[in-house]
Amino acid sequence: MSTEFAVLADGDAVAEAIAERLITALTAVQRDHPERNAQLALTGGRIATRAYQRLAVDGPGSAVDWSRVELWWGDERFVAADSEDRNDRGALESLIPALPLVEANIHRMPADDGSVDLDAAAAAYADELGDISFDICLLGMGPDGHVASVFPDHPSFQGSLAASTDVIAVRDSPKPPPLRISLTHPAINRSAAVWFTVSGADKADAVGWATSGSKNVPAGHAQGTEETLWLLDQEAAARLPG
Ligand SMILES: O=C(O)[C@H](O)[C@@H](O)[C@H](O)[C@H](O)COP(=O)(O)O
Repeated sequence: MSTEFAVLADGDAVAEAIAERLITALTAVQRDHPERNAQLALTGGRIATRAYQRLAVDGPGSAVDWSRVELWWGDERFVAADSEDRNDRGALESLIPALPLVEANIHRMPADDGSVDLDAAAAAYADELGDISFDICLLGMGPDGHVASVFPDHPSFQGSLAASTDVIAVRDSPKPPPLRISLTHPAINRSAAVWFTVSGADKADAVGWATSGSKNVPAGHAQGTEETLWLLDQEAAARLPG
């Protein structure tokens, strides 16, 4: 397993690099595994949303066969399907109009439509995922070192690390809204590649904690089986060890 750092000038350059690397990596997965679909887990957050906008421009003319790419999400806020708060909103608004994705390959996490409770929603997503592992799992990171909806100093952290399931229900999230659904560390760490997508000076401490282990944060426990890549801007990379 390799850990790589790519330090870009600013957030726009990080977004551009994510889009460019996704096209290259998905093309390679499709070349190496023609027998199956490529599996991509997306994240919410500002930097990833900018990357999806870029992908909407660069993706259509690329070598990727988008009809054979499946989209998943690392976490979701348990709100109505059409809520502005949904993590999947940015990706869907950019990618659906631009790319010839197949609807059955877009695996949104369940929404709070009043008919299903949070635990059932998490269990349903775990069932949908089955034994799939992601070729690439994108992870944003909060200034506290949270990834997906696994937060430090919060029951979700121990719950995720020790989980025997791929998806957990998260209550009382320190970041609103309180109810969330999240991949667990076992599911994230089954990914061939985990890519952290991080920009801004407020993330510099957490990048340092996660990469050095100097503080126990959820991001520090996430890694790919083949590759862990940190895509950072200069501000976020300020406290990288070495
Ligand atoms: O569910 C959420 O509340 C957010 O989506 C959050 O987890 C986000 O992914 C990170 O905080 C990084 O976001 P930024 O890239 O916008 O800083």
